[in-house]
Amino acid sequence: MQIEKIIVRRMKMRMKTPFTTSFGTMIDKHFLLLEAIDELGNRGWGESVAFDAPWYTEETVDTNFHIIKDFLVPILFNCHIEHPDDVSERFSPIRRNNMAKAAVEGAIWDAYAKRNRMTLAEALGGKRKRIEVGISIGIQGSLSDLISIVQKYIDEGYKRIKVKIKPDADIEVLKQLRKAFPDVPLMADANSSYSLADAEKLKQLDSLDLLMIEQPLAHDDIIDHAKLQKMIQTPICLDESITSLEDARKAIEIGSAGVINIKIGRVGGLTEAKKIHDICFEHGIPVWCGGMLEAGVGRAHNIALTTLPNFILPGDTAGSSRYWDQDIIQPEVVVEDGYISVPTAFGIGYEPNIEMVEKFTTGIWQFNRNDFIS
Ligand SMILES: O=C(O)CCC(=O)C1=CC=C[C@@H](O)[C@@H]1C(=O)O
Ligand SMILES: [Mg+2]
Repeated sequence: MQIEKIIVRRMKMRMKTPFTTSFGTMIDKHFLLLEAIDELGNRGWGESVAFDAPWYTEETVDTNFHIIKDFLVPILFNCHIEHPDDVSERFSPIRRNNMAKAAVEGAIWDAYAKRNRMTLAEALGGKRKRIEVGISIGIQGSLSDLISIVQKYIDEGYKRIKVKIKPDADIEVLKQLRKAFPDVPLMADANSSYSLADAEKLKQLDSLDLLMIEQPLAHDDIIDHAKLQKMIQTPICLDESITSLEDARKAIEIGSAGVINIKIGRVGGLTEAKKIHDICFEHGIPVWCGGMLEAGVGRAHNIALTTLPNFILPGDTAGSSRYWDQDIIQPEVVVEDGYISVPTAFGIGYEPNIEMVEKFTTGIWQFNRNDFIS
């Protein structure tokens, strides 16, 4: 398989409701949308999940653009690909920049699956026909707003509720939520806002029957998480700390996590995501698929990944209508009774809605192999 052309679009989409975390509020989602076209004309789509500011990881939309244009595209045009697994190998001389790599690799996985007339889920080895999903709720203005929004999503069928916590809004909020929803599978994401000095406070979570606490400690830590996991019963789920198979191996070895959240962009692509899935499976660590407020293309990749067997816990892959008035794919992603049906069309299984893609495009760049071969 030879990639002949890459099209990169810079996109801006207004979120239906702003998403607030301890870092700030996102009103518009900025991202890159990629198309990779092979020598037979198969078109694969990928989405970069980096945000416009480096608060979740060090990458941004603009650093992704720089890395893709100046490093990844030239590498790609100068190599032959037998299988998408080759891509991460070719990109390995470039340190980190995982979201940039994942966006390109994702487009190639889609083109590869289409070329071989299979779904992306099949290409990855996934078997599930539908995936169970939960929802991640941003920080709300008041407890009553939070309770009513949780109720709304439970009514829509979501199987698991994730809320954000931070040091000045945590135990009491969760206690009230637990009181309002005694039986709901509930978890909290701290996005690294605590340190080991908060262990006594975090122990209080144990009485709330949470599914897990996500990334309580530093974004690049596994040592303190292992210490904390010995002090609390609530399973720790690592998100930011796991950027590669090696990170997962070490975290499992020292007992830093009972659960791992796999985000394709954070770990550098579907090939690495699958490897992390596999090592977790071998060690009895359940995984789930995290979200980055993706538009339809990124969401489709998450759905395909979630068909693998160790995605036991509901992920953050909600329906398109939770984020957008209109998504960039057709049909849109729909959640029914807490499940998304895995699409059966080849590749990512959803068609880009070109009218919407064009509507949200703020810049477009085209790279042709002929201009790059050395
Ligand atoms: O895509 C979704 O719906 C999940 C969004 C979500 O919870 C997150 C996205 C990005 C950064 C964080 O705020 C958070 C997370 O850490 O998982
Ligand atoms: Mg998280």
